[in-house]
Amino acid sequence: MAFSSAAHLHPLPWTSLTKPHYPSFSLPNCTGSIFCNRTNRIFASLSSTDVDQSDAVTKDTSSPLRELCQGYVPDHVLQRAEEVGYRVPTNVQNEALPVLFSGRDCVIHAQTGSGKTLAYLLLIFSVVQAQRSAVQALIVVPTRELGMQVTKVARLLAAKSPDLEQKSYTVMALLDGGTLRRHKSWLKVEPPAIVIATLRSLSQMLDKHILKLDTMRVLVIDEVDFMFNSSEEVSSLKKLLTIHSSINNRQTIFASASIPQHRRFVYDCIQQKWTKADVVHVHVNPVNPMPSCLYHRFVICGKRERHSTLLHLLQSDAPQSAIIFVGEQSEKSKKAGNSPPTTLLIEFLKTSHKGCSELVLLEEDMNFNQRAASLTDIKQSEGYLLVATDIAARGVDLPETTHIYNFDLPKDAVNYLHRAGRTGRKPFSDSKCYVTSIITAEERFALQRFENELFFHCQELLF
Ligand SMILES: Nc1ncnc2c1ncn2[C@@H]1O[C@H](COP(=O)(O)OP(=O)(O)OP(=O)(O)O)[C@@H](O)[C@H]1O
Repeated sequence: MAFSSAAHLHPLPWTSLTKPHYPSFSLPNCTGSIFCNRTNRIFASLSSTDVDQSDAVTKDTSSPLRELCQGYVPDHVLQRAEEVGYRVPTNVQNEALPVLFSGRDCVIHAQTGSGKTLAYLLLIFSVVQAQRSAVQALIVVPTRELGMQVTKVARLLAAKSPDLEQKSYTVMALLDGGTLRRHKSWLKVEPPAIVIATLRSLSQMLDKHILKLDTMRVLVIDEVDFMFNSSEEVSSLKKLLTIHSSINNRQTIFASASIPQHRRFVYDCIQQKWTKADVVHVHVNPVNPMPSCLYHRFVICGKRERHSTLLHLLQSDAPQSAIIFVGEQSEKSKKAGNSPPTTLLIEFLKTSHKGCSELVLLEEDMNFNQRAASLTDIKQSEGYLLVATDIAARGVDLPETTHIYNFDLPKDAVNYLHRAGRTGRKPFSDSKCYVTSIITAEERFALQRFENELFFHCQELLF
């Protein structure tokens, strides 16, 4: 088994316990024996009564994903999944779905772009009833962008086939920047079956008693480590997990590609009663936390040469679609009235770069409409160069991206992993994707530390 190598670097935002305790092979209150398999899964063994096999009688083997879900997920949802192109389960879906269908709480911990979203959505479709007008599943996401993406996939799967009489699943996106007035009346008149929400919008609805969670059967917290690390969100998150709903009435799923000190996190989940005691940690490919199709490179240059180095890289790589990550502007620079580094870079590329890809900007300081417009531009373009801050580092799924450039080095290994994970997002493709960091000689040490923590090798490019 491999455990988080970044353990010493990260505080434990999810716990207020002062005495660390690391359970080895027995978790307190767990039922059954604990064992690990090749995916480094830690779980209490399932007894035959844990999994309801009564429904799984007819097997249509037309696709392996259907075979895995047959008897749990309604046929028309599986049909939609196949139409969208989901026919073969990814590793994480293979590992997590049997656990999820057994009713266990679960921490899904797997590489970026490995298909965690589809895994928890299929569970939700196996549980919620379309004809019931009540909130039965809640997915909490950190950003509007990720929320829009999850909503899109949920609605694709929920879409009613024209020859089916039955009511379709209703999916509500309750996201920051949306018009909450319309949502209020929707929630009052006919509550949707599935709600996808950012914590701030969700808290508003809960505090005003417009949204009630007493009928909720599945609670998903996506990008869980990010949520617990956000000082603005953590108290609302803990309130949601402990006060607004009871663990006994819901199945709780946490998902992320990075869960620092994951064993401690699982322990705290049980101690704090965020999950039931037999929660399962599905950890796929722990020794290779980034997709293996990623090829990591770095270029050393002086601080003032970064623009010309990036230009050189863009000319030699000629990427059709790439993301260029730029660090956030410091408060000091903002106060001095300087232009943000993202804007300066876009201006530079507009005048110097001769490629035909569309130049697009995505950063926190843009309003929600501008952010949505940027993502629409990307999706409609033949190729793009997205200049972005770390707002684009989590959850954004742009499968056409083949190159990532770290114009500024990310602040830690977890951020490197999520930035790098914006490429290599075609689960069954062999194509190589590139992550290139432009660094100064002094930053080589920091990059080396990321390599050690994330078990990858970065090759130097010499111009
Ligand atoms: N079974 C499947 N077959 C084909 N494509 C899939 C399958 N499952 C997921 N995908 C595709 O893989 C891509 C990544 O999936 P997803 O966004 O769920 O990854 P993730 O694990 O949540 O990544 P991240 O941690 O970066 O958010 C998406 O474009 C999705 O459509």
